Amino acid sequence: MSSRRDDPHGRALLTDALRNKGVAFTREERERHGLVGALPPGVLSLEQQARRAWEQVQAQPDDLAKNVCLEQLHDRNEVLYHRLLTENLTELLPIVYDPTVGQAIKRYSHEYRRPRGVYLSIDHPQDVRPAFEALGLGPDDVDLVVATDAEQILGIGDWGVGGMQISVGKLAVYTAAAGLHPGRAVPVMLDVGTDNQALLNDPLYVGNRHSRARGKDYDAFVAAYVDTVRDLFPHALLHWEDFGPGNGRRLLETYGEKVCTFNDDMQGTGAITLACVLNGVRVSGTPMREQRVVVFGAGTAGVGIADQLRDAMVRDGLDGEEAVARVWCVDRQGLLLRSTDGLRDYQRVYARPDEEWSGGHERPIGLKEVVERVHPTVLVGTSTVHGAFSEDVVRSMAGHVERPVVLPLSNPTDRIEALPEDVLRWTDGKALVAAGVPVAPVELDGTTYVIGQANNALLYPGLGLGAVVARASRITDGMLQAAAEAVAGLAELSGPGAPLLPQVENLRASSATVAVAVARRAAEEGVARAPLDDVIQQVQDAMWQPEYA
Ligand SMILES: NC(=O)C1=CN([C@@H]2O[C@H](COP(=O)(O)OP(=O)(O)OC[C@H]3O[C@@H](n4cnc5c(N)ncnc54)[C@H](O)[C@@H]3O)[C@@H](O)[C@H]2O)C=CC1
Ligand SMILES: CC(=O)C(=O)O
Ligand SMILES: [Mg+2]
Repeated sequence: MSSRRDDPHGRALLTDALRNKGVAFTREERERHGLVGALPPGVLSLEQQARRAWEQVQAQPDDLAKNVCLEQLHDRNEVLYHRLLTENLTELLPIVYDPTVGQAIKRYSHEYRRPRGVYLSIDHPQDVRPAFEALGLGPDDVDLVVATDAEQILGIGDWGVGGMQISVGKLAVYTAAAGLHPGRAVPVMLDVGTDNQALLNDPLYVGNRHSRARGKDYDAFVAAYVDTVRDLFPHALLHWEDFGPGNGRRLLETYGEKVCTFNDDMQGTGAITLACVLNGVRVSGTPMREQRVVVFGAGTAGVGIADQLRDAMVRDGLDGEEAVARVWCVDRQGLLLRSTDGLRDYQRVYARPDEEWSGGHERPIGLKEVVERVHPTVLVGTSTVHGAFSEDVVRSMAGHVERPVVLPLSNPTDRIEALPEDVLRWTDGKALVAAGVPVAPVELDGTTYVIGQANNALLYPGLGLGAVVARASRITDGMLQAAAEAVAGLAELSGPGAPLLPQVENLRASSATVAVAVARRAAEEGVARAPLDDVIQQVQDAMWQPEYA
C-alpha cells in the first residue's frame, strides 16, 4: 500500500497491527527496526503463530469469548488474524460474523478494549473531515468504506455505537472471502444517537447518550460523510449496512446513481436470494416467470428481495405489472393490501388490490391464509420472528408445490423463521431450504441435506472486489444480477441433499468468480473506469494474501 502514514519504528511497530509480525520478526528485522530486546528471543513462522492463535481461540469458554479473543488478535496482528480466518473460514465465520457478531454488538461497551475504524458523531459534524484525514491515507489508498448507523442491526434492532462491530465484521469477511486489502478498507460508525433505552441508561455505554437524530440534521451529517469520503478517497466503494428501512432506502435513492455505492441489506440480500431462487428453478423446472413469491417481513431486506425477484421475472418474459402480481408481502399488519394502514412507501408497490381478498377473509390476513390461498413456490422470511414458518404453514405450502423453496433468512439464530431440519422433516425432504445463518447438515431418511447459507456474505465480497477491480463509478442492477447468476452457477446441484448455494469453505474461489462476472458487467454497462484487459488475472492480482511482507 502506498501511504502517507509514516512507517513506525521500534516498539511502536508492535502496536501497528498492519505491520506487526510479533515473534515472527527475524533477528535481522529486529535489529533493523529497533526491536532488540522488545520480543522473546525465539522466532516463529506464521504457521506456528497460527497454530498458537488457534489454540488460544479454542481454549475460550464460549463463542463471544472467542470473538473477543479474535478481535484482540485483529488489533495486534492483521496478517495472523486473516491467516487464521482464511484457513478456518467455516469454523470462524460464525464467530467473527453472523451469528456471534450480534452478541459482540450487544456487549460492545462492556467488552470494549480498543477502538477500531472511524467513529463519527452527529454532535460534532465539523469533525467528519479531520477524522478521515487523521487516517493519514491518500486518495489512492482506500478501496472500500463500510458504514452503519446501527438502527437495524441484523434482526436485533438498534444497538448504537456497538454497531461499529458490524462494519468491522463485514470488512473481515471482505478480506477473508475476497482478499480485499485490510489496510485499504475503513469501517465507520455514524453515531446519530440511539433509541435503545438500555444503552442510554448503561453507565458504561461509549456512544452518544441521546435519542436518534432524524430529519435535516441526520441528512446533513450523512451528506458530510459521503462528501468527505468522495473528496479524500475518490475511488472508494461505499457500503451501507444495517440502516433502518426508511433511511436505508432513502440514502440509496439519494446516492445510488451518483456514487459507487450499495446497500447490502437491500441489494446484497436481494441478490443472494435471487441466486437461491435461480437454483430452485433449476431443480424444480418451474420457470422464473411462473414463481409465486411470499415475503414474510417486508422491510429493508424483504422488499429488496421482492425487487430482485420481480426484476428476474421481468427478464424471463413478464411485464412489470405481471411480475409484481406474483409477489405477496406479509408484515405486522398481515398481507399488505392497498387499504392497509401504515403502508411504507417502499411497500406500496407490492400492496395487493383489496378486491382479490374480498370474499370473507378475516383481517388481518395472516401468513397461513396467504400460503393456503396463493400456493407459493418461494417463501422468504425476513421478519425476525422465530418460528413464524410453523409446521402447518410449511405443510400447506408443500401440499401444492412439488419442490417448495423455503428461505428463513432472519438472523441471528434465535430469530430464524424455521429451522431447516424441521422444514425438511415436515416436507419429507422435498423443500429446497437455505438459511441466513450457518446450519449443520441435516440427516433425514438416509440422505444428508447440506444447507446453503443464504447470507449476503456469500455475495457482497465478490461484488465489492469486482467493483474495485473495475473501479466502477457505480453499482448497477446489472452488476447485482451478474453477481447473483455467478453465485448460483457455482452451486453443485447434483443429487438429493445438495445445497442451493456454494459452500462457505470455497468462498475465496467463488468470490473471485463473482468478481470477474461483476467487473465484466461493469465494463459492458460503461461504468468501469479501469481498463480490463485480462480480468481474471486482474482479479487474482487484486486479492490480498495473508502473508508477511
Ligand atoms: N440472510 C441475510 O443475508 C440477511 C438477513 N436479514 C435478516 O432479515 C431480518 C430483517 O432485517 P431488515 O429487513 O434489515 O429489518 P427491517 O426492520 O427493515 O424489516 C423487518 C420487517 O419485518 C416486519 N415484522 C416484524 N415483526 C413481524 C411480525 N410479527 N409479522 C410480520 N412481519 C413482522 C417489520 O415490520 C419489518 O417490516 C433480520 O433478522 C435480518 O437479520 C437482513 C439482511 C440480510
Ligand atoms: C446478514 C445481514 O446483513 C443482516 O442480517 O443484516
Ligand atoms: Mg445487514
